Amino acid sequence: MKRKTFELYTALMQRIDPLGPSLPLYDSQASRAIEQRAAARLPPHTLMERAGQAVARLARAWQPHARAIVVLAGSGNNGGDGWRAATLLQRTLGPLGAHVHVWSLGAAERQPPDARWAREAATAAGITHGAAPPPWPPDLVIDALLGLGLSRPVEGPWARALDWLQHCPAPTLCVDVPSGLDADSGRWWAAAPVRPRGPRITLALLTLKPGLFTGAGRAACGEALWFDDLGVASGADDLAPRAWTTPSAHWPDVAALRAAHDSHKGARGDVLVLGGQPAPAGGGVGMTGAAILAARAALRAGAGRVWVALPAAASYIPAFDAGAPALMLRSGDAAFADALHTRAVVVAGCGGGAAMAPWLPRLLQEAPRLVLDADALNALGPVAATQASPDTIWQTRAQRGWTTVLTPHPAEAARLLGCDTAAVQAHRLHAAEALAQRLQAVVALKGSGTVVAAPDATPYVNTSGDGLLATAGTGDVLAGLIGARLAAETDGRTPEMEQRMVAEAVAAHGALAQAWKRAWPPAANDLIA
Ligand SMILES: NC(=O)C1=CN([C@@H]2O[C@H](COP(=O)(O)OP(=O)(O)OC[C@H]3O[C@@H](n4cnc5c(N)ncnc54)[C@H](O)[C@@H]3O)[C@@H](O)[C@H]2O)[C@@H](O)CC1
Ligand SMILES: Nc1ncnc2c1ncn2[C@@H]1O[C@H](COP(=O)(O)OP(=O)(O)O)[C@@H](O)[C@H]1O
Repeated sequence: MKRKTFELYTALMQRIDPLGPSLPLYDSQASRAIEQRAAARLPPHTLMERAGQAVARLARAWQPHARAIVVLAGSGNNGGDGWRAATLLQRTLGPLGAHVHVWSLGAAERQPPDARWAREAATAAGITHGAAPPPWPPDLVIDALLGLGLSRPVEGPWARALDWLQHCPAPTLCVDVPSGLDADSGRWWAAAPVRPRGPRITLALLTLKPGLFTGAGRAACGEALWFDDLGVASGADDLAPRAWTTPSAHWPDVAALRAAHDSHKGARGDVLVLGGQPAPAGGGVGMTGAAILAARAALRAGAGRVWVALPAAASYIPAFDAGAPALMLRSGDAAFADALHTRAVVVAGCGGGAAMAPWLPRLLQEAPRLVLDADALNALGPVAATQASPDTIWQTRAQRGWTTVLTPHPAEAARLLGCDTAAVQAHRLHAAEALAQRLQAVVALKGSGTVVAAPDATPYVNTSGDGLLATAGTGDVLAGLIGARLAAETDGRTPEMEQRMVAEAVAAHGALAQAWKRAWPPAANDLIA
């Protein structure tokens, strides 16, 4: 298709840019409220007509040569969108020899009014339909089985339809939400993730939902997520978004650092990384590299001075890091003796192993700006068990206006919450919020669509990054970036600013993966080389 025609077809919609500006995300409850308010002021069926048009336009823009089209339509309004798109596609492509078949599931008599209207119009227009796929192989599939309305496991004929989708090699356009995915949480209700063999894109309608961005959402949506607000600017509504996507990664700002002619290294912020157990001969498990990665990342992101304090005797401290000689290496005892932890942003835990536990009480009581990662998180449980009132320390830190950031991956979050990893992944937004509230801290729950939560605040969901980050050490890099981001801000801080700074660092971390252009995947250190 010519570029101009593509642009014409997609003019009213937006391709979501993972590095783009912050956007509001609405859960299914708010989406329904927005829909009802809009429907009340528009002529009947307007939203479904617009939805059908949007789907048909994107289908033609994306697969202009498709002539054998199957629409899987469920019994709700998601199916209604599919029926409407089928009619519009048959109308425009029929004269060109195209054939559109609707594979319809669910009882027609239980359809909501809009969907019934769309189905009746389709059957009146002579669209072929049935409770099975057509005998011919499609060259385009439109998935309009289940959208917002899914809130229970997918079984029976619905599960069989998803299984068919799974094995279908044709390009698939998912309407609003990939069928089987929970729009609010990004978990699958289908028995297994639907990972089709063919290319796949998703067109969100009316609102962007959080489940499209976190957990299984990113992978489920396929190679591109499009959005059509159906002419209803949901942002103008007074309904609170469930979350925001992360702000674009405008940090680190090299131009601003250049322009600061009156700056000096002390003004750029200090970071102290505590972690990195030495090799077994030194009494550790050999994870010095993790602390080095965090420290190099902090340096790379513009921190003025970065120290690495290792839990080892002085004789086991390397003289310097040949890859980043600007790092200052010392023992943990030396760092504490200098009271460095009270002045610098402390990034604790990366590769710290069991050595973190003895340091942790002191850090919690004395370090005003603290990022807890990996083994520092693992040590929290045992340390809390020794305290008479474990929650007091978090409240005290918050009352003093001190900064606490936690960066758990889902298994670490599960340990802290006393549940299993699957439970965290099934409710990522809730899990991050629960931890943030309990520990009065900013929490970055890592994984696809990292959630950045803070007490009594709307969370961010990160849109940048991809599967290239699924390699050891990238979490250490993130911890270092967060440390540098916090250290760069020397003026007054509010809890909102802190949450936003962590979100910016998370977005910048993901952007590193997206900027990777070589044929071979990066190791964690390559991302900050
Ligand atoms: N609210 C909005 O944002 C708008 C909604 N529209 C479309 O309408 C959709 C929402 O419509 P609905 O609320 O009717 O919801 P859905 O069409 O997603 O699903 C509801 C239907 O599916 C059935 N169902 C749910 N879970 C099932 C399961 N596990 N197995 C079998 N059947 C199951 C329900 O019993 C019901 O019949 C959106 O996703 C979108 O496609 C658009 O038309 C316009 C605006
Ligand atoms: N599939 C993925 N998509 C996006 N980000 C990912 C993915 N896998 C991992 N990441 C990111 O990579 C980092 C991994 O951190 P972590 O699990 O702590 O690893 P490590 O401890 O080895 O450094 C996190 O920032 C996480 O969000």
